[in-house]
Amino acid sequence: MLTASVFVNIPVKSIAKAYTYSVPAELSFLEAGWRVFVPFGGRKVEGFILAVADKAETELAGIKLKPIEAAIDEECWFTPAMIKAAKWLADFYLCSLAEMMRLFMPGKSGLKISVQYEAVEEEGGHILLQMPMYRVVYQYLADQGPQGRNAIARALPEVKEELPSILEKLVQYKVLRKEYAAQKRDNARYEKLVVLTCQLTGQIREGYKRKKAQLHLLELLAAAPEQTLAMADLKAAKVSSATVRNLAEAGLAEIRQRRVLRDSYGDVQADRQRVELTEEQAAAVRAMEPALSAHAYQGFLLKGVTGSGKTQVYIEMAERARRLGRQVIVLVPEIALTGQVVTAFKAYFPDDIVVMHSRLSLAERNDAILRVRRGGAGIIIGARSALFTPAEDVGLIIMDEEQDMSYKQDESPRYHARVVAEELAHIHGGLLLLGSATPSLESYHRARQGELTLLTLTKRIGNLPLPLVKCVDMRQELRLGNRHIMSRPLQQLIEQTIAKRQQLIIMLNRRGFSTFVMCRSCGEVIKCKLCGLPLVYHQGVGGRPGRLACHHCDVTEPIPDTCPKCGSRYIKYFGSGTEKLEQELHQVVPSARVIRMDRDTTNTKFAHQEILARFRRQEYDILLGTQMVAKGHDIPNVTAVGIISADSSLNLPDFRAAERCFMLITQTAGRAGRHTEQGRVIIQTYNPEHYAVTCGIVQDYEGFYAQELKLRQQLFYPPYSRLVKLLYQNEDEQAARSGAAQLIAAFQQQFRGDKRQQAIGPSPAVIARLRGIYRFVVLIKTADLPAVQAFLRAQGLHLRTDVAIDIDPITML
Ligand SMILES: Nc1ncnc2c1ncn2[C@@H]1O[C@H](COP(=O)(O)OP(=O)(O)OP(=O)(O)O)[C@@H](O)[C@H]1O
Ligand SMILES: [Zn+2]
Ligand SMILES: [Zn+2]
Repeated sequence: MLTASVFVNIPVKSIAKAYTYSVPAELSFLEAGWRVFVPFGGRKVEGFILAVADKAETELAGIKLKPIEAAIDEECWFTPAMIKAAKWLADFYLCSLAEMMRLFMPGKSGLKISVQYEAVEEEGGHILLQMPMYRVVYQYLADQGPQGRNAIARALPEVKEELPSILEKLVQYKVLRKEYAAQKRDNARYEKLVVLTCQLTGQIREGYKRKKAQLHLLELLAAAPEQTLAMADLKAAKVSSATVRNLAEAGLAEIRQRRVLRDSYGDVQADRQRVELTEEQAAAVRAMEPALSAHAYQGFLLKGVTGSGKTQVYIEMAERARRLGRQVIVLVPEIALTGQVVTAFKAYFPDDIVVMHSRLSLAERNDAILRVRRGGAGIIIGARSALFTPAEDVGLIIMDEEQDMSYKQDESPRYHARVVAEELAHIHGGLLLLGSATPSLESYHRARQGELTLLTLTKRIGNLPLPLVKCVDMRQELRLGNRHIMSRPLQQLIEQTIAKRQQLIIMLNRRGFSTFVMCRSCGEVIKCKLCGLPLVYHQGVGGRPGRLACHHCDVTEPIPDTCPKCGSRYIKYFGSGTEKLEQELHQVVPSARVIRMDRDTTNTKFAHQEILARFRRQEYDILLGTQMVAKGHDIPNVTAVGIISADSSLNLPDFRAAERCFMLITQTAGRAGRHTEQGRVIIQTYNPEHYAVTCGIVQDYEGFYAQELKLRQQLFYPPYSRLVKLLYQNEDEQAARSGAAQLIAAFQQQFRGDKRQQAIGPSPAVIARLRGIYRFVVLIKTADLPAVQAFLRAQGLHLRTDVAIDIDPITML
């Protein structure tokens, strides 16, 4: 008998294992990778087939297997590579296989599950129904038959608020029954076609002499390729739908449907410029070429200063991969950057690209997947989720701005795109290409150790010098009486640049702003008296004033009114938003035309692209925004950049604070002066002496790297260790804390005396209490991650719902 081992798509840890089902004869074509409907716990759910086996009846004696009910798709969904990757990732990140497999399909489920409520008749006299609100809901369902919650809410607006709890109660007391209906999501788009189904003879023409409109359509169809026209095009040709219907009724034409695959970035067009590779670019390509045809994994790190033409190297490599018939994935860190990369690639591969990111609708993503599956496109560009596009033979995975934080998913499953990309490249026997002007310390360290092959581009295209960066000490500004967000030198730079009809980018670093308290007079940040880490601001609850807390030492103190160092009253400065800065810009430089790009102005699908396009067309002088304006943009007329509070991120209690600050300065400054003249940059800071700032100003990656690496070694932080963050959550504070403490005790027992296995905590999380749940953190530093993963599994942590496991956490908060 055919049996299948099926993983159900329910990410509940306690049931996270494969179940065996029988495969009915009519579904004997099923194999590993198909998505199917299976009965599970009285419901019909989605399952993934992991393996199919032919078992002897004797083997199954006494076991009663439920049969698979149906296949969800017309074809197998998961390729062997996808299953392999999902298994590896589930192991590595200690999460359930279902969670990982879900990543490989848009929308987390191939099914639309709808819940309907049905009145159970005999129970009409239940005591609950004496309450009017309960009665109303019951009566409505008894009259109307089964309905979904939204439909009930629409019909009975008077109970809307309480509806969820009413329904729950009624189900609990069996007055109502809950019914699950599962349906395949089908948001396919079809187009209507008109097809000529006869020979257009003289006789027919004669017969239609009087019916001008129909004859006209007959002629159009006869002349069309494959004698077929799209209904949509007929409107433009002034053919009415009645005319079409008449011909169809006469049997001369037919109306058919055809599936259309949406192409979300189909309108992007780009001209191809002839580009002669620079010597450095050519050398990089030459170094990688052999690996592509070798069909074996190899990893590269392309370190090229801002504006050195890394994108062109990506394109050349993609071209070579496509020539070998292999697929390419291009990752960009932010949706804001997809447009620019898509445009660059479109010039070379006009019809070979799909775009994948979370702002696209489910239907658009489904269509993109189908285009890749059917071989209609071989280059997938997008944010981290693009990695999970079903592709048969990925020859090349490019990760632009590989150091970027947004490559880490900050909700479960907490994967890092770099880890996934590397594993996929291994599985496919492909090439991994990490690119950046400021590689993460981890990647650069690996390159220096020989784990990645290092390629460098040291010069800007056209040999333009890197921008000239000046630093403004904001403490000095306050002393000179300037209480604005913007310093005088920055105001001057704005005026001068606009006078030359050139453009500026101004970046306001928001990171860290909401967490620390700083004195604007002397730059002092309030720190913990015990350990020296910046104290974290906690909002007051119920009218009580906020407090400052140390997350290492678990102590809190009130917020001071004056600076403990210099006595100034200019304390409690939590920074300001882009909106406020925009107002100030209008005051200070009234003639400047300002466009803002931040979370508020970019919540629609193409908002980023529109803002950037308008700025590029020079409808504005200044692009003002948060971190999202810092990276990757290549806008010719931008010759100046201003960075507000470049160093605010230095005050985060996070070992990567300096790295982020340095990278932000280097990246943002790198937007200026990429095409015609040397760029000018002003950095506003309270920490002009900090090495992250001094190295950032002269774009000295090596200098920064050397200093930072030393610190990391001393403190046993990555790249010398790997981290695992465990978040214990419980309604009971003591239970949360002691759970964490027990783990630490077990850890110390296991790794006794091993200095390279450390467990720190338990300490309260930055949000120490969320919706009534207490949260405690354990931080593990390890030189042997596999040993820690094994330990955590042995402790059963991967099955616990009250502990969130974060391998390689990206923030310490
Ligand atoms: N060989 C070349 N000849 C002429 N122009 C080139 C060449 N290679 C790249 N360019 C152009 O140089 C500019 C900068 O290139 P690109 O945007 O790829 O830099 P980058 O290295 O990605 O920089 P960043 O790290 O700042 O994103 C682009 O406008 C690009 O079209
Ligand atoms: Zn002070
Ligand atoms: Zn402390």
